[in-house]
Amino acid sequence: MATLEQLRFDNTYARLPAGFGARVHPSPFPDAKLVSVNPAALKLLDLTPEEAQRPEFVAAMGGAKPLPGMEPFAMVYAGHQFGVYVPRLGDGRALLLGEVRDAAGAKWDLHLKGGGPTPFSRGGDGRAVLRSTIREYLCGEAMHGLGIPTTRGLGILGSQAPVYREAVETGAMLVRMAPSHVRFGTFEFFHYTEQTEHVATLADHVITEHFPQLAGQEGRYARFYTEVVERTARLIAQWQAVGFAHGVMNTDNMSILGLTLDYGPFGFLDDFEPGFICNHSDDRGRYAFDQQPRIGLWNLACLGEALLTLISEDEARAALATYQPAYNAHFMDRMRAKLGLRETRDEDRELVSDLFARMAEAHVDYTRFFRALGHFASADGADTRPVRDMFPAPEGFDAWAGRYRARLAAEGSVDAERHARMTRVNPKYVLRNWVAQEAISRAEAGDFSLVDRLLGVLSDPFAEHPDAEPYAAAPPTWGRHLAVSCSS
Ligand SMILES: Nc1ncnc2c1ncn2[C@@H]1O[C@H](COP(=O)(O)OP(=O)(O)OP(=O)(O)O)[C@@H](O)[C@H]1O
Ligand SMILES: [Mg+2]
Repeated sequence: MATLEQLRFDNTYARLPAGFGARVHPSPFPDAKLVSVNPAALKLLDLTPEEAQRPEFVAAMGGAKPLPGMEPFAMVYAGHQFGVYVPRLGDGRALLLGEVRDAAGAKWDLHLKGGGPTPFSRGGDGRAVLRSTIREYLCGEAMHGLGIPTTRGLGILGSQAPVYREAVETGAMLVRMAPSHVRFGTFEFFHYTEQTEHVATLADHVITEHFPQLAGQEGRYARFYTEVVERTARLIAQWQAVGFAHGVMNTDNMSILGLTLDYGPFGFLDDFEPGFICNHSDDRGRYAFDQQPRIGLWNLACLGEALLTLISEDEARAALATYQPAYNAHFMDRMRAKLGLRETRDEDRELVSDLFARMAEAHVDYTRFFRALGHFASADGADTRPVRDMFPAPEGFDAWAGRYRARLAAEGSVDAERHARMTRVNPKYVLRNWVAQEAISRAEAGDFSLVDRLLGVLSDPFAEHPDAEPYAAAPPTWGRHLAVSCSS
């Protein structure tokens, strides 16, 4: 266990040649205070919970008094936003405080989101509002709890400082952690500004730090790209299986490590709705739920383009060609697990697509359906309530249930054992928009207890949490189809 002062900083990114970003001074909130801290993330840094309660913690993380070894740095990047290339974005409101190397040698970016203007702010205020900070903080932990690669929140620093969006809101800062914040768009920036040597420097940096088995190897860039294709395919398969819509899959929000990055207007499905658009500003549905696998491929093609000074077109094409099969395989693995199937059979794809069609038609709650399906009694003629009751016209479900029953019988499935397995993969809790909204409303009134409670529940989403039962419910009327804007 370490104290704050004992954190070991190894700022590999800030030491790259000039051109990768800018040294910056964060702009602290004078009244910053720690309003929530994530014990699991503290542990990753070997910090005890007491360290977070010291005034030095807020001062260091909030930018007022950096720790020895911190070198606040804003990273430059570009990106395709809604299909359009924007040549220069960069950390306009986030910045890398420093990179912590833990005792085991693992490296953690400490990233401050909402830390004030940087040279990349493009006229923005460099701030983040409390509302979006809470959403990102909770969802990072929810995804981690679901076993999906993601950035993590270390804590939220609150303030009464006004931040002007559509309405006046209060500002907040999120201290975020990830092994790296390099994005597809970081490569695009150097490629399109024709800084070819920096494309190679960046690729070698990422390889050395995160794909060390490829370092110095012949053909490493093509293998690196292939690995990013694989990780992205797996990530998006995980999103689809859990019913997560990211909302802003611009290439500047695509992590080179295949992490879920930048929680903005995201949403988990309530009712199963394939074309669900969670981002209020996405009027054409480019980032609709069912478009995500296709957009993942599109974004990878952008990355491939940006690597063409390091790999050949044939290599890029060959790597990209692995996306769809990898995605399909990962997705079907996850769906089989959700259905409690152990064997792989040809008819599985159809079993899944038939189910989805019926769920969409009946507007069935996605998370609740799979959780309940664990209890499905598979004997011939058995009573299939309560799953059946989720369908307003249960005949549709009965037809599918017949196929499912036959499929289970074919592999000799045993209900009790299947139920136990399904409970471990079908979460009871996801961060529903209406639940996030409750936590936000209370926090805006000064009460962060629900934020803390949800953090605990969501980090263990497969368990029963009797005191949090209401948060596993489908949305109440006010919480259906909450519009979430990009403004954050
Ligand atoms: N309030 C703001 N002030 C300055 N720049 C901003 C602001 N909001 C967004 N930006 C910049 O606009 C671009 C797109 O924003 P986006 O919402 O995707 O990222 P972000 O949420 O700020 O950060 P990240 O991707 O690190 O989670 C980024 O370059 C971001 O830094
Ligand atoms: Mg972003």
